[in-house]
Amino acid sequence: MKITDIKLGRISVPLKTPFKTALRTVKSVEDIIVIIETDTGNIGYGEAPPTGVITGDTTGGIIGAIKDHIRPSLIGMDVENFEEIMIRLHSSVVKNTSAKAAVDIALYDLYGQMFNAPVYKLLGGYRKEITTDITISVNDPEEMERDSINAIKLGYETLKVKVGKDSNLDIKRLKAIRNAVGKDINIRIDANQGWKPKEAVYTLRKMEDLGLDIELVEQPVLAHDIEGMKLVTDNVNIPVLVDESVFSPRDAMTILQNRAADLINLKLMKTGGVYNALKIVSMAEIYGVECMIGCMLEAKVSVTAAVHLAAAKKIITKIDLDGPVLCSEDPVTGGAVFNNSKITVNEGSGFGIKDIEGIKYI
Ligand SMILES: C[C@H](N)C(=O)N[C@@H](CCC(=O)O)C(=O)O
Ligand SMILES: [Mg+2]
Repeated sequence: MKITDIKLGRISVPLKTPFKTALRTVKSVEDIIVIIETDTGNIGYGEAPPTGVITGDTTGGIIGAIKDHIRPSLIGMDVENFEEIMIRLHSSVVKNTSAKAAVDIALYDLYGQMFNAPVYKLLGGYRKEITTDITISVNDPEEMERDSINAIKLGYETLKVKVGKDSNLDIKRLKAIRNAVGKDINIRIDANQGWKPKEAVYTLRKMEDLGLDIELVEQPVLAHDIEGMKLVTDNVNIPVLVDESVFSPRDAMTILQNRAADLINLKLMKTGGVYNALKIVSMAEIYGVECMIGCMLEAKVSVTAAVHLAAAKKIITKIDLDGPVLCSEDPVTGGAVFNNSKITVNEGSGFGIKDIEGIKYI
């Protein structure tokens, strides 16, 4: 199965409501689609979002990295030579993890097709169904309370509440939400780097004292502040999960060796795809550190790849793959099946993606 071409396109999907975090506000998913063609007629699909504030990757950057660096080094290669393809992909350009992820996903799609098997089975096949949380955007407490109640009405049992814009107001936000949803709903919070280390310790201890029952806190401090992350981890009882601090397997090793966090959030757009995410999974298994699998604002192609990884691996115990359900429409035929919080893998070969509507080819 030889790679004959790598084509690029764009999709635009409006969100149901604006997505707001301490880092940004977004109204639509604006992603790059990768289509890898082969001499057997098999097609592999990939996707990447330009999440500049987190990955540094912009639309132009993703297109340039693939067109000028990745594409020329992969054309003509045989998908059977998978390890060599992955080495070339990751050495063709440094950083640019979203561009690499989009191509890696399309290659794993082809890899599964080559064995006529769904990717999750090739990676471990631990389960077929997973349950995602849903994001509650950071707004005033009343609006977040309403959004939380609406999410519960749809059957979500875990809320991922965005905080990090004002720690005193964050405490009010969480009080309002816990009061409204009762004690049986699982609440995790994500500060998206918004707090200073001591502010994080103060705020989280206050939440503990108030009995707000927070499952975990995600990325309380700046991405590069590993010492600050460790200070928080060592001084609060709420488990700390790193997100923006871990892109590469090397980043994960630093966190694990320093015990700077309790949990790791894997995202294909940070690792550069499934190949490197698997390395972090193995490290986490060795250290006995559970992982979350997350996504950026992504549609169903790339999130389906994350679903397969989560379905394959037992150490991935927390799921934040709500990108497709935040979208007002689904342009993708095939792939994982999203029924609000319940996500099921499609048993088709590869990632089971059949078609993507509305691609504007570049
Ligand atoms: C969409 C997901 N629930 C999420 O919150 N992902 C990111 C932010 C993604 C973005 O800004 O596109 C996270 O910080 O966990
Ligand atoms: Mg996060």
